[in-house]
Amino acid sequence: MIDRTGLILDIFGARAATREGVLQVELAHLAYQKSRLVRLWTHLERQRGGFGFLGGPGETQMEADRRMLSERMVKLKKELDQVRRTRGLHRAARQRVPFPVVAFVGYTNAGKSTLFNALTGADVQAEDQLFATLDPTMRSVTLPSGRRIILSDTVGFISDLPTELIAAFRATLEEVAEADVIVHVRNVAHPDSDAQREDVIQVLNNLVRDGVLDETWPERVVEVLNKSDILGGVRHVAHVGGAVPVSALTQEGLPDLLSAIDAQLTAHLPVIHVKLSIQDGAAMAWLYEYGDVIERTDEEAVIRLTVRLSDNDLKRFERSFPEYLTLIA
Ligand SMILES: Nc1nc2c(ncn2[C@@H]2O[C@H](COP(=O)(O)OP(=O)(O)OP(=O)(O)O)[C@@H](O)[C@H]2O)c(=O)[nH]1
Ligand SMILES: [Mg+2]
Repeated sequence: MIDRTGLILDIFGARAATREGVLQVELAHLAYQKSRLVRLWTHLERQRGGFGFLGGPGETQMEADRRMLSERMVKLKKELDQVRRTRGLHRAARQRVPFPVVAFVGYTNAGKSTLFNALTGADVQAEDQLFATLDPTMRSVTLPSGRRIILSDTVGFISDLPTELIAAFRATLEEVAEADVIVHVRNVAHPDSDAQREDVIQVLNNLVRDGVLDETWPERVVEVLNKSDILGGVRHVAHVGGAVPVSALTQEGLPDLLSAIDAQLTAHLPVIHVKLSIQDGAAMAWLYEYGDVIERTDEEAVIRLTVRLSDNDLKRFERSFPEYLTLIA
């Protein structure tokens, strides 16, 4: 007898591409077997009309089976810890390079990997199969503003993810939690598109509940309506609230998507007000070079600038020009 969880685990097992993915799937498999073992033995006991396990003939065999599974799980967890530590080091190294991370999320088969490939020129496995991607994959991309970002492709979500599998998604979820922008890729041509959207939002909200994801995540989302080509092109796709219709296949709408990511990234950067005198050429030149000057007012001997800066550039400005008291808007 094979149920939904078992089936999904089998698909996962066949797809896992990295050491971590393989270990996670095997661990989930063992946890699943262990839970079924108890049910199986309980069932046999009932059939025999026995009362519980105590003293029953199945007791030793079941306990032996469970112990074997537990020992294997302990070994796997150790190995997984080791792999994760290494990955943590990689991530720490990446964080020293101050590129914002943009993570793709979305229902399985929505076209995340296809879109990722179209934007990065990479060759991530994209297939018309569920769970084609089981591990996050990263690439650097330059946005229209010249800002560089790291794009992260992830495994797709599905409805009612079995609890055994939540842990198997940990790697992907951690990437999403740390992302500066979350790009929610939707298959706008799917008949259940709206329900799929709700499912993805539900999964993310569960992460908030579990303390993995910050509750402000909706402020960091760019919604993408992929597969617009099936509906006749982006012009034919109704979109509200800043959602960006695209086709990863024909590449229509991709420049708009990059601009939307750009805008989302800068939307949360600090905005400062600086008051300069006309002699302060160096400070002014610096702000024009490293920041986005949003507004400027010239009075007689005073220039007021409203500037958007990255956190790092703001610190650099304050270090280089400590005499200017800046007001953060
Ligand atoms: N018509 C059309 N098909 C697309 C488009 N984008 C992706 N597809 C197809 O949709 C299928 C799934 O694409 P993937 O990129 O593997 O989907 P995914 O979201 O990465 O799936 P998982 O990794 O399983 O979560 C493939 O057959 C793609 O060719 C698109 O814009 N238009
Ligand atoms: Mg994929």
